[in-house]
Amino acid sequence: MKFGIIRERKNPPDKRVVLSPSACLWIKEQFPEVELYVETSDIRVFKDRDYEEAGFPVTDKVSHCDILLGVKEVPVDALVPGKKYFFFSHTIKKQPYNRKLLQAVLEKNIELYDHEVITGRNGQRLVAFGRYAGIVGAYNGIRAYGLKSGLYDIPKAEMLPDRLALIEALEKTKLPDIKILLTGKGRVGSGVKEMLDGMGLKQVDCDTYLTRTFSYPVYCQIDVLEYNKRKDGTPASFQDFYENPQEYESDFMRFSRVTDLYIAGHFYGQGAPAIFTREDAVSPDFNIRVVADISCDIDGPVASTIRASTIADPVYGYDPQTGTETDFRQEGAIAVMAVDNLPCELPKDASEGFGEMFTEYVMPAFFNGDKDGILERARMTSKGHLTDRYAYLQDYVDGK
Ligand SMILES: NC(=O)c1ccc[n+]([C@@H]2O[C@H](COP(=O)([O-])OP(=O)(O)OC[C@H]3O[C@@H](n4cnc5c(N)ncnc54)[C@H](O)[C@@H]3O)[C@@H](O)[C@H]2O)c1
Repeated sequence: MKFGIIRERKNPPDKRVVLSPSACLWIKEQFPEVELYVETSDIRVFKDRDYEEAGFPVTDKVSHCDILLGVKEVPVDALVPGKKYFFFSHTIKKQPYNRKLLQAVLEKNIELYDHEVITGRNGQRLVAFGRYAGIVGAYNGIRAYGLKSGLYDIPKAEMLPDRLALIEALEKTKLPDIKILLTGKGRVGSGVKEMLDGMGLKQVDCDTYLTRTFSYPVYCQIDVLEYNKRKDGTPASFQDFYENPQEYESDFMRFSRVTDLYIAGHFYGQGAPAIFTREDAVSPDFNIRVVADISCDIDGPVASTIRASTIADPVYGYDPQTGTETDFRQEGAIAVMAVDNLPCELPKDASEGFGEMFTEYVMPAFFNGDKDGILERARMTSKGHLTDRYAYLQDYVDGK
């Protein structure tokens, strides 16, 4: 079985890759029958020579391979007909900007496996960059707090080599006695927590966070049942929240009253209440002055996220009085960090972590007859058609 690691072709350039040289070595060790080829690239975080030195051929083309592995969307004219492809296609929510891509995948008789829908039997995603978004997002949030307050200035994450260097920079930062709130306990939330713990911040529980003052910085990590409550006052549960989100309202203002920096790392489900609205943000009870919105739903549950920001220019200002963008340094403005491709700032660690997950969870499926259905569930197209699981995308493909 021949696997090809393709060159990333999207702009702005993405340095990440599905398999690092060490992941390739690990695969070769476990599955000696695998042949791995690497398409030459001068933007990838691992250089061509890193793969060559590990014993993997680097070539101009990998179109002789059966299975092609990439990270971002492959431009239509670069898709090789008849192949099996793995990449993030960003089509499962019918994203209009990728309709042509899915149409081309079908026309070219490609079997598309989307990383986003590679799941275990329980529906849990098996390969994702979320942890790295959390790691970089936490760093960027604390950096944004320094820029907003004028108290310190630390380098951009992309200027530092890896996660440990980010933690080192944070450890050297003298944070004032602020309160940091984190929503979300999934992959992103755990990545953020890893950084806050790594820099030595003290975590406190909800009640302590809401009622006590401290002579050092603290953080509190909350989930849906803390920042939402049932409208009718009856007891809430996770299952009830996921099934009946319309029965809930936000209970976030009690946190916004005491929070200085808010890091959003939750998933936002359709129909759930806004966490804070534009009206909430003008309330005298709203004290947050820096928001690091890793979840980054535009015009979504975090009202100050009116657009995504970029790695080049990561922080903008939100004026709560007018609901419009402003200079983040302006008095009264909320500084917003809403970069939507955070893992790209840490391409080496993100690629190594992703490769480990891919090697552990996906590679065995090629050799065990896909006994756990991992490939089957992720296969979006076959023989020019959408598979049953993805048939809901037919109207999108048809341009309706
Ligand atoms: N900015 C970036 O670069 C970047 C990168 C990766 C992920 N993200 C975003 O971060 C968010 C969180 O991703 P994750 O991988 O941590 O997700 P996850 O599924 O691992 O965790 C989800 C968290 O949100 C909570 N949640 C609230 N409502 C939920 C609902 N209706 N369904 C499921 N969970 C719900 C869960 O309890 C959990 O704490 C997503 O919106 C994702 O798109 C952003």
